Order: sequence, then C-alpha cells, then structure tokens
Amino acid sequence: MDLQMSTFRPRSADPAEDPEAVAWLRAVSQGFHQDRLTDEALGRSLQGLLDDGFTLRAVHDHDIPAPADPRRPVATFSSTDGTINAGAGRMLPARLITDVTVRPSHRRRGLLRTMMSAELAEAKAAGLPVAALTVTEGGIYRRFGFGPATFEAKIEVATDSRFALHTPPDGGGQVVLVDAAVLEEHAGEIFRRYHAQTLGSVQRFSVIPTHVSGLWDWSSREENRRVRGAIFVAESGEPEGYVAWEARRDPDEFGKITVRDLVPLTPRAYLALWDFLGHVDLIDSVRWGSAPTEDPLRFALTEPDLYRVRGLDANVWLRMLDVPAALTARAWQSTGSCVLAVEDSLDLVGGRYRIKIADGDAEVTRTDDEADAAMDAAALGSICLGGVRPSVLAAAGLIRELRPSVAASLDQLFAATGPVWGITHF
Ligand SMILES: CC(=O)SCCNC(=O)CCNC(=O)[C@H](O)C(C)(C)COP(=O)(O)OP(=O)(O)OC[C@H]1O[C@@H](n2cnc3c(N)ncnc32)[C@H](O)[C@@H]1OP(=O)(O)O
Repeated sequence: MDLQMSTFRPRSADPAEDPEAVAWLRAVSQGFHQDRLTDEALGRSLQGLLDDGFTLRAVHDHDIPAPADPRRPVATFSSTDGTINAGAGRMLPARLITDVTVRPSHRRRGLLRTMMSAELAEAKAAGLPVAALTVTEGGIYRRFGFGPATFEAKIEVATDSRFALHTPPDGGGQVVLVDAAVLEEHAGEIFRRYHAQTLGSVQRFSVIPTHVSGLWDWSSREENRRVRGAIFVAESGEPEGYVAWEARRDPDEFGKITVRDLVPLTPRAYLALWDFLGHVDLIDSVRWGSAPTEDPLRFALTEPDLYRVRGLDANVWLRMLDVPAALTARAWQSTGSCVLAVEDSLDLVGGRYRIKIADGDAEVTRTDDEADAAMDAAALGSICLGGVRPSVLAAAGLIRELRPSVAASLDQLFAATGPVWGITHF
C-alpha cells in the first residue's frame, strides 16, 4: 500500500468544479452507510463545508488496484473551529472534529490514529485549548485522550389523558404552529441565544436550521416532509423556544411523536412546549433523545411516572490541548486550590498543574509540587466543565487520589456553575 495523508479545503459549492472534495464526500457517505449522494446533496454538502470553514483530511492509497478509483480517499476526517459554552456566558474555543471514516479494506491499520494524532498536534499548535467530538461508538476515543463531558437523556413521556403539568402555562405567551420555512428562519437565532446561555452547549453548523426544519434532512440527504414545527412566542412577540418533531401513526391506533429538536430559552418556554406536545390529539407518547439529565419536566408532571428515561448518552467528548487555557476559560464558583498530575499518551498536555480558584476565575500554572490526584487527559476532559464529578471517576478507577478523600474536595472545586446540557450533534 502506498498511503498518503493530505489536508485541503473545499474550493466550490459546484460539484463539477471540485472533484477532490466530491470524492471525499462520497467516501464519507460510504463510511457512514448513507445513500449514494445526488448532485443536489453534493452541492449542499460542499456549501455547508465552505460556510463553516471546514478543513478536510484524506488518506489516499496510490497502490489500490483497478478497478478501484485511486482518487477516492480510503480514510476521511474533517474539522473546523467553534465554541463551547463554559459557564457564565464564557466561550471556550474548540477544534470540532467529525466525518471520521476508514474504508473496511483499510481498517485497523492505524489510519484513524495517524489522522487523529496529526489533527490534535495541529490544533494545539494553532492555540486551541480543547478538541471536541461526538461519537458513533464510545469505545474508540478515550485512547486519544477524549473524555465524555456532557450528557443527554433519551426519554419517553406518555401523553395519554393523564398528562398534566402542576403549573400549566399561564397565558403569558403562546405556542404557535409554523411552516418549515418559518421554523428554519427562526431556528438559527433561537439556538444562538440558547448557546450563549447554556453551559455545555456546542456551536452548531450553519446547515442545522435547514436540517431541523426538515427542508433538507442531513441524514437522508433529501427533504423530510414529515417534520412539523412550533414556536413559543412570548407576550412581547419574541420567540422564546421551538420544537420540531415527526409524528407516526398507524390507522386505528394512537401515534407517537419523536422530537427532532427542542430548544427552550426559558423554563416557561420549555414547559409550554411540553404542554403543547402533551396535548396533541391521536398521540399517546413523545420521545426525545436530548433531554437534560436533571429534567424539570419530570417534576412538572402531576404524574411523574409518565416520564421514563430510556437511556443516558454522552453528548460531547472533550480532549485537553492546553490545560491552563481550557481551565481559565471556564466559569468557577468555589474557592480553593489543588495540584493535578495529568498523564497523556499522546504527549500533548502531560505534567503537573496547580489550579487556584477564587472569585469565579482560575489561575492555572505548571508546577513541580506534589500532586493531590492523578488522571489521564480523558478524565480531565470529562471533569473540565463540571458535568462529571471527580469522585465518580475516582470510584470508576479513572482518577487516583494521592491524598485521602481528595476527590470530595475536587468535586466542590470543579462544581459547575449550573446544569451542564448539550444538544448539538456533529
Ligand atoms: C467523530 C466521528 O466522526 S465519530 C465516527 C467514527 N466513524 C465510524 O464509526 C464509521 C465506521 N468506522 C470506521 O470508519 C473505522 O472503523 C474507525 C474510523 C472507527 C476506525 O478506523 P481505523 O483506521 O480502523 O482505526 P485505527 O486502526 O487507527 O485504530 C486506532 C485504535 O482504535 C481502536 N479502534 C478502532 N476502531 C474501534 C472501535 N470501533 N471500537 C473500539 N476500538 C476501536 C483500534 O483497535 C486501535 O487501538 P490501539 O491503537 O489502541 O491498539
């Protein structure tokens, strides 16, 4: 095999003018078992990559025998830069990684490792404090120093005649049904405000409003005409949240709603949107895969048993690239200090760090002082936003206490400034 890795940027949204990016996109869709891409899908994908400033990484096998096409990459990878809300409205810059595929004929020969190592080294050199990704399989990325940092609950709520809230929306605002184009128009701005105020949120790519509205479904690469949408409009006339969903129903049976996206800006918008979903006729259950892990809805229901958690998934995995930059970027609420020893098999952030916290800020410096606890880069990625407690990772064997019971004081030190919740998938 004559394998060669390259990086490049898409040049045009016209598939005819960018065969290199087209071959790359075809390889990605093959890797994720998606349908072959039409010209329209290629054009939209290229436009999305251009709009969001993506860099594409590819591995080509120049020795691949005919009739295989040597211009089609055998491995793909892409990245761009975005932000993660790190509390109190502070934004943590992040290298966002996606589109990772390796052709079945070339798997388990180290191509992912080669691409990931190069990407992380380049992101660190470019000054990014962290890298982030969402996973297809949880077993892949810890070895590269990624730890799960934010979580989302898969829930199912029975919406039969028992559905009622303790405090039904009081008339201060209204949920209105909207057409897909109207939902698309508002979804980007509503999410932008959600991102600015929600700890753990990751910036979304520009194609998402079109995707959530169903006007162009990013998975099926065609319009999804089943999607419906509603916006909660406050008394002031300001949109304060939206929900997009798909309903499915067999004749003579009650149907089910699957929420595609639900973005509330206020607690009252959240409850009003749920009150709406809970009272859709001919529907007896609503499923959603991105509920907050501490969900107010469970407590708002007069019959809490209507609320069932079907699963708890990691949303975003974080990889430290610059520990002082990452930890000083987040908001803190306690006072104190600790020394952490960080081990890193990729040699990007290994070492000992003193973390001093006061008045909502951290001062983080390298030190030779004795450490209070030791962990790998992935464990630090998990606890860095406050979405995972250090004592839980200590109990899991992923943080070693070097002073008795230090994990409990690390819990206090690293405590988040609010609920940690992410609803971005990439
Ligand atoms: C951020 C995202 O894009 S998530 C999407 C990930 N992509 C997919 O799921 C698409 C389908 N899968 C694939 O294309 C490939 O199997 C990949 C990309 C997951 C792996 O690519 P490969 O080139 O085979 O991985 P590579 O040979 O570099 O393996 C690196 C290490 O990861 C391990 N690994 C690779 N895939 C997996 C897996 N699915 N589960 C657990 N471990 C894995 C390897 O054993 C190896 O471990 P080691 O170096 O510690 O011994």
